[in-house]
Amino acid sequence: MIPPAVIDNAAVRFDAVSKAYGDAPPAVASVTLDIVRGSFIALVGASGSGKSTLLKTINRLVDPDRGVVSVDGAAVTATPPHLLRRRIGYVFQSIGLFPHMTVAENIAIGLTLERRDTNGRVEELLDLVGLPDDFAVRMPDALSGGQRQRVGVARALALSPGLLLMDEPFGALDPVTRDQLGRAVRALHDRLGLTTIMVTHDMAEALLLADRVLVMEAGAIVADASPHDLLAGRAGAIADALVAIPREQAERLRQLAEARG
Ligand SMILES: Nc1ncnc2c1ncn2[C@@H]1O[C@H](COP(=O)(O)OP(=O)(O)OP(=O)(O)O)[C@@H](O)[C@H]1O
Repeated sequence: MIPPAVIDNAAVRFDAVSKAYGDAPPAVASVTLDIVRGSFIALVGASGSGKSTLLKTINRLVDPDRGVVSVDGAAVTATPPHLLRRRIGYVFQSIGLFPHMTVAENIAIGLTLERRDTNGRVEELLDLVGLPDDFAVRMPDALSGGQRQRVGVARALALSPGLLLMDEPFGALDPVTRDQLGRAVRALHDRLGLTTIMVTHDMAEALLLADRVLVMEAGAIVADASPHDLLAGRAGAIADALVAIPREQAERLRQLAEARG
């Protein structure tokens, strides 16, 4: 087998990274891969396959038992976690907005902790995620799920990180909002030149948004391919089975439309 190529402009590198919780089989089993700066990566796989654990080794919410995770060429363990996390945006399904703080205070929390000027920045970030300025004074419970998730994205981008990690960011949203927000995040990724890694259960979402799709099973990366190669059936049996689901749904809808027409 050809060894993985060393990529000079890797934003993230996993080198033989493993993690087990207690005596359970490893949640992540010797993962080695490079993520090129500027790419949009989708990490897909069945529930429990290790996606979140692998993602969290990047911002040190989880420390591996073995192996090294590097960001921009430096091992993540070389930087104290709170400093590392300032360079890495993180969005997760339950968002974690502080309910007693306004939208503006929630977005600015990282800036405030850094004693940076928040003037104008909150409006800029609201604009970036497509929310009107007057949302700044609202409380989180006065927002829809999709609007809350946009605030979560704004907060994650407040310190202008180069790297954005998203863990099932749209999992709790209705399909229309999910689709809109997915496109909005992809547009932001392109506009800001981010490196984005998104965990999702949804292969259709992965194929539509990502440049590269990684499929996990039992802690290992079992497929690593572009959406084009996945759709062409060139990424192996496990990936094929995941791609078959949205494909069969699309086909059934087409047949239904023809039958009714
Ligand atoms: N904090 C923890 N303590 C113990 N076991 C854990 C912990 N976090 C995850 N696990 C276990 O590790 C394995 C991988 O979990 P992980 O959350 O990484 O998978 P996942 O692919 O992200 O799953 P899902 O799609 O359901 O979120 C699972 O068996 C899970 O039960």
